[in-house]
Amino acid sequence: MLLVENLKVVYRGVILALQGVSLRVGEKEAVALLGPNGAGKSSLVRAVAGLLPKFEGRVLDGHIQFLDQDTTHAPPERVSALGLTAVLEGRPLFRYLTPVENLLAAGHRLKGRELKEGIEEVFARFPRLYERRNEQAGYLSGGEQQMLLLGMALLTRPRLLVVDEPSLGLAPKLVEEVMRTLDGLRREKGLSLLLVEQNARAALSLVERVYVLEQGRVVFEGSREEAEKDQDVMEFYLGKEVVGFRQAKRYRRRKRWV
Ligand SMILES: Nc1ncnc2c1ncn2[C@@H]1O[C@H](COP(=O)(O)OP(=O)(O)OP(=O)(O)O)[C@@H](O)[C@H]1O
Repeated sequence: MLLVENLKVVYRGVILALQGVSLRVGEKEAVALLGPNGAGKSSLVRAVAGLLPKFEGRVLDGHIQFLDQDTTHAPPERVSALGLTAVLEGRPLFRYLTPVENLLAAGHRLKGRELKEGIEEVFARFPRLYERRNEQAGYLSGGEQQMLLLGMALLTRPRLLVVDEPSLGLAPKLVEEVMRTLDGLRREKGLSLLLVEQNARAALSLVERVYVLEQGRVVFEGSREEAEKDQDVMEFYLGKEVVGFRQAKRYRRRKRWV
């Protein structure tokens, strides 16, 4: 469904954020992209969603294919019309508008009746949003804003949902709720999911395959089970073993992933 090959991304012509990344997401598959701050996760999201130019970035080399179409340099409207919806990091919604208005904006491609039913479905799925439907979205809690963003994404009728760090800044209980919601959505709707996360534990609870990105390169690729068995992934991303900072730095120097 989504195929990324040897992707190189550069910002302002000089900052190389991705240095030859390849990954794929299959039909109805859920895949996690993990990695620390600055690894290039958001750059990959922007690239597949056609949003790099908005961040002064561009694809320097490599290919992106979505549903057998070359979308390497496609504008966001075309990618979105094909069925790839990205929920960006930082909860980008219209803060001064209400949830209803945000949903109306997100569903602008739907016809009257379809839009009405779509919004009703979102409210049925997220009753808390319905209760707060006429308040300013900026005043919703982080978890409610995340639910609103997922509701907005649903109204674009996606086939692949790319979600960038939905757990960021949320309390553990809410993280669990967001992950459960994502899992439910993708199963019910038969969606594919690319879940970008720093919170590896949360992400691993709902995916079949895992990529780990570090400094713009894929340093691990495998099934969830393989990720759980991999000592490096477990230590650095799941914190299974308590590794002190000094120890971790020494270990990092010793062990360099390609
Ligand atoms: N708009 C931009 N202009 C210049 N450099 C950028 C821009 N966006 C990202 N970068 C740089 O590209 C590299 C990768 O950043 P990116 O945001 O993709 O990483 P990330 O893994 O998503 O990190 P985080 O988890 O902190 O969001 C970093 O060195 C970052 O400073």
